[in-house]
Amino acid sequence: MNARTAEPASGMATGLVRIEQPQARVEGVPFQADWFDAVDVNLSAVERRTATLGARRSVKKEWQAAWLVKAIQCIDLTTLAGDDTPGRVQRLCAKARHPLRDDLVEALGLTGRRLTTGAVCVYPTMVRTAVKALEGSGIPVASVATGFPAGLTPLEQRLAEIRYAVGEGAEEIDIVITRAHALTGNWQALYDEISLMREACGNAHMKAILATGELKTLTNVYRASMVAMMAGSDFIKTSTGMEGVNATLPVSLVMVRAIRDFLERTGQRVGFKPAGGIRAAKDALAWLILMKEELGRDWLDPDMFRFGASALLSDIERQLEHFVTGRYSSTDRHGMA
Ligand SMILES: O=C[C@H](O)COP(=O)(O)O
Repeated sequence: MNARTAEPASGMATGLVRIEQPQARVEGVPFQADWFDAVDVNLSAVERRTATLGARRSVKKEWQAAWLVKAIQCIDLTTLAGDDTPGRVQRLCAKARHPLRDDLVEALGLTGRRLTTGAVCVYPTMVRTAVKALEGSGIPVASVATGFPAGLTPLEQRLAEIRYAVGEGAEEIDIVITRAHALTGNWQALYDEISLMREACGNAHMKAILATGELKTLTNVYRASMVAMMAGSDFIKTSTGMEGVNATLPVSLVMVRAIRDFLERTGQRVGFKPAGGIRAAKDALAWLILMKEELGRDWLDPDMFRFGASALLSDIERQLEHFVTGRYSSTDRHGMA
């Protein structure tokens, strides 16, 4: 198997190609309410479209293994817990550098290839530890900021938190939006706030977490997506992992359609990060299929697509072990941190 292209060992093309050029920053555009005002998302049409994704188009055997390797490369391996310690973050970073056991790497024909997760995602005070633990690996550290997960601290403090995380070495910042702006239809305020956050990020790439589980309607999800992109978000992200409902396929479909619309209007390519509750390898496959069908193969690359997940890698490793050996091991053999 070729880890760069995610082709099976046979060399048959899967259509999963890694882009070599780093993704250019999203510039954003001035606020324009008429780009989303008239949009009204049809819930049942969205549900019909997403219902087929996991079932109808499942990928099998070596193709599945290749897609799962691709999924690993797109994981923001995450720990966001009150009891995080430097030791836990260091262990997570070791896993990010070396996500699969050596015997599996060898059996998959990946020996000597670079295989890491897309990033490691932590709280701001853990950034320095993660940066040190990942030194020389080329794996970026992503930090949540802006009063994650609720985002209800004063704006100046939220902006200062971004600057702190960037100063500690974070190359990616996952901000949370003020849900109240979306819930009250104050889209201009949302745009202004995200623009300030984008500015505070400096050269760090910014992912805007919409906390879709708290936005009430898919129409709000579409509008918030569009506003976040107008304000210069490099990625839009579904959830913090702490809402009652986190990443779902219907919400993701609405967000990727917004990304498509924004691309058509501006020529700017925005990445997508579903996050929260994605724990099973088969779910990862459904999301990869969604990306390929809706946005094309350019969005099957860590520059344009990430899973925000703390436990997904364990199940992927377990499924790859099954692919290689024909047996399932217990989940505790694939610990994270
Ligand atoms: O951004 C990432 C999420 O917080 C991870 O959520 P999870 O622990 O449900 O995978």
